[in-house]
Amino acid sequence: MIALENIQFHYPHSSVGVHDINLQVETGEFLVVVGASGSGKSTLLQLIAGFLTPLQGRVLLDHQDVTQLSCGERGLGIVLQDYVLFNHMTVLGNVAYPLKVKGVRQVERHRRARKILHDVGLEALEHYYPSQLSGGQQQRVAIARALVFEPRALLLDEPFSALDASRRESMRQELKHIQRQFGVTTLMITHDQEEALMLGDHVAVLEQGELLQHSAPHQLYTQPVSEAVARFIGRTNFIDAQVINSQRIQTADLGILEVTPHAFTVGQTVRAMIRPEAIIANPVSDIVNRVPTTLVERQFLGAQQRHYLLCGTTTLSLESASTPDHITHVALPPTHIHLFNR
Ligand SMILES: Nc1ncnc2c1ncn2[C@@H]1O[C@H](COP(=O)(O)OP(=O)(O)OP(=O)(O)O)[C@@H](O)[C@H]1O
Repeated sequence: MIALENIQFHYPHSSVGVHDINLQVETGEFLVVVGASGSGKSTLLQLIAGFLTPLQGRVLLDHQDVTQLSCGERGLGIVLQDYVLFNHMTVLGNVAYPLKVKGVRQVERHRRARKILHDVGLEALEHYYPSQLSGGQQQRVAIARALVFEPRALLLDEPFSALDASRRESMRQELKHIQRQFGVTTLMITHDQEEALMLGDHVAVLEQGELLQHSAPHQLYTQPVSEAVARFIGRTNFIDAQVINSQRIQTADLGILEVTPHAFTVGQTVRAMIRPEAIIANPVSDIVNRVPTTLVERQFLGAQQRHYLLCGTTTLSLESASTPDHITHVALPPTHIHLFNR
């Protein structure tokens, strides 16, 4: 288990860092921390790894306070962006290296390295050198090396950034499989929200050093707690509106919309959000929140089509698997409309 308690850190002569972070990764859980470039992801990872020390707060591993321990004393497996394999060592030598540092005898360290290479499907490559491996294979070696000494937790810093798109996709699946197989508590950082949703049991969204939301992927997508999270995770339509009462809002171009009961005050200006796939094309005539529209553009996305629709001066994007020739009306189901402060 990894626990961060009230972690505060900023770089010298700067206010930039991470602010009052409280976060827990349960034993065996896969947590992905996602955020834009400069949001503080690497800083957070380095605080957990022990490369940086927080100015306030505590880092706990399995309930032990490790805040003042060095990286080597924390017993963590770490995989960085550029893997840093030793080019003069074979795959077996690379994977066995952490055990050598710990003083494990050669016969035993090779036995354990071979076991882990077998577990990650690399046993046939043990005599290869890193330069003879593909990017994906090198990444698997780096993961095997991080796991060989049975770390208390695994930390991964953008591990797929050096891979091309197709290899990244297969490595994601492979990492998820390895993580489940070993049951190792894992924290990974990435700027890629699709990767975060796909891999994480939970996902934490970081912005300007602050934790905006920490939820299961589905909840993050369907119930973002703020406009910032909704903008960062997935595609979204935003519509400005004014609250009429606890179940209705007034919009400029879509008229009055029914919404689920909320606690905003009457007259308050809010921002309504609805995901593109939640909007219904050509709904039956007696449905709530039915609005006339004009189709202005259609984009082919493979399994889905994206339609750009004009309602007055408001453009909505609608995604669906079907491709109607004409879209004359859309419906915005109240349960899919979320309201945020403006
Ligand atoms: N050594 C440093 N000294 C001063 N400021 C730093 C230092 N390292 C990072 N920063 C600043 O801290 C902020 C957070 O950086 P960090 O590297 O943690 O972000 P990130 O989310 O990992 O970004 P990226 O995805 O681009 O790697 C940035 O504004 C960065 O410029």
